[in-house]
Amino acid sequence: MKIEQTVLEGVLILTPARFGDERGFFSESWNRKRMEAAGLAVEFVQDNHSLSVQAGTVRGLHFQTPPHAQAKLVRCGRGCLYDVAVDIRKGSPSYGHWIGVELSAQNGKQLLIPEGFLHGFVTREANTEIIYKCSDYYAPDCDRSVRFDDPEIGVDWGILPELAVLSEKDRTAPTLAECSSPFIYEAQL
Ligand SMILES: Cc1cn([C@H]2C[C@H](O)[C@@H](COP(=O)(O)OP(=O)(O)O[C@H]3O[C@@H](C)C(=O)[C@@H](O)[C@H]3O)O2)c(=O)[nH]c1=O
Repeated sequence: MKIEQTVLEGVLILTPARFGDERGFFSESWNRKRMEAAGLAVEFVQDNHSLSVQAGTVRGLHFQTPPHAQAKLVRCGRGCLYDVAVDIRKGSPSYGHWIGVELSAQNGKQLLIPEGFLHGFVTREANTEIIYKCSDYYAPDCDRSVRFDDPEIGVDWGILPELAVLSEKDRTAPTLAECSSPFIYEAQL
């Protein structure tokens, strides 16, 4: 498994090995022991899978507040998407900064997003499927959405914002400034 650090501390790109043959490939998409050996001991309790029919579908930017904050390990099962994480840890030197990574069924890349980050994505192809592990259960009372086109965050989604396919919840979401972040930055020593 290849591990790449992004410019946001704790947000990692993981690329598991693929064993190709005449049938296709085999890959361990998650292996607890390997993750632990790499110092990435996250306890995942829920797997999510969603299909977005249209290219240009944006889901996000989402997070759950404590005590049900979630770390996520995200990958693309079909098609292609641009996955985004935004640091919302108060006091973090990169507070409000974002990164984006293209995850596709073809490139097999995964994005590990710790607690304290917003998560969202835009689909680059029709019928794109995303699959992700979460470190806590869905808790509707703690579920929050921040405007995907919050000008202070300034994510470049690669689409015209007015053409984004959105849920009602995401279309009417507040900005990050309107949605106080309960996460405190704890420096990794
Ligand atoms: C997130 C979630 C939703 N649901 C239900 C609630 C609702 O009826 C339906 C659709 O929910 P949403 O509109 O929130 O789905 P969606 O917009 O796909 O939300 C997801 O977006 C990505 C970016 C994330 O990071 C996830 O954590 C999650 O917030 O599914 C669950 O039952 N369990 C869950 O874990």
